Amino acid sequence: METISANKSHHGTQYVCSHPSIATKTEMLFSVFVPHGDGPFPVLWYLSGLTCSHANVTEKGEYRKACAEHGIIFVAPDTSPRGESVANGETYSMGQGASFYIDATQAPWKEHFQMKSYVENELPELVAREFLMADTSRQGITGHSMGGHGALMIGLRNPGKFRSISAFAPITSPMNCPWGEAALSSYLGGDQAAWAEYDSCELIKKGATPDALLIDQGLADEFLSEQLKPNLLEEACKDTNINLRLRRHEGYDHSYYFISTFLTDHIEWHSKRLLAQS
Ligand SMILES: N[C@@H](CCC(=O)N[C@@H](CSC=O)C(=O)NCC(=O)O)C(=O)O
Repeated sequence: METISANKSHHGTQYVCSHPSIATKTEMLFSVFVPHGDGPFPVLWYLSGLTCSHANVTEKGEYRKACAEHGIIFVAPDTSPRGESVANGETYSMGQGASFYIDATQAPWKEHFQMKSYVENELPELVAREFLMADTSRQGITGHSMGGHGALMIGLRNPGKFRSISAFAPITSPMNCPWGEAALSSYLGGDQAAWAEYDSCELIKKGATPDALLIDQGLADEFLSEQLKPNLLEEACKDTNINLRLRRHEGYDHSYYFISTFLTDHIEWHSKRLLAQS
């Protein structure tokens, strides 16, 4: 691993790092905020949305003060493999910057687009090795939009790894929205059973039972009714008695102005669960 930058901020250090990934077979960038002190500190993962890299939340998320106060390490991976030799799509919702956190099975994507494995296994193992104050036995996961889908999906699939799950304006059911349908059919082919393994509502219907979920959604979000559909998650959780706290906020859109307003609430929510004695 190479440290690209390290900046002292809010009684911690904000790092940007790079490493050669085995899963994606590319060089991958990620950012990590580490509170000062010996730890051990639990880890909160933040998965970003379409068109983003690690940089969007790092520069606009305003999470460092709360993470330093609560003693939480905050890691933001990139949203896909990148590079000239990596397949790409023709729109911003396919290809580089738009992995949907899937392990692709179809050409030309499967060579590098193995982001589920990268986020579930490879990057947590690297963080545990390189940041000795990180306690990866206590991890939470959150994210925005496509990254909100990623956080819900990876969190629901891995209850033993992620103790707490939240999201901002997530794509709740990629099988039932234009962005998701295009991505799932390209990355996984036509088999709807394979799609369902990456659909949070389907995972809940099939028996995933998180202790609780926290979702924030702006009501002035331009993607709300066509792509995000929080009502689908609401119905799935109601049918299965999952404790969903879905907060709808008048006037907030899809931007980082919205995310940065409520990210401190999410850090507090995760901190209660990650710092609790188990
Ligand atoms: N108008 C944007 C469209 C892409 C966009 O809105 N991306 C969102 C995530 S959408 C769902 O995954 C985002 O977070 N953008 C980055 C930001 O810093 O706001 C475009 O054309 O780029």
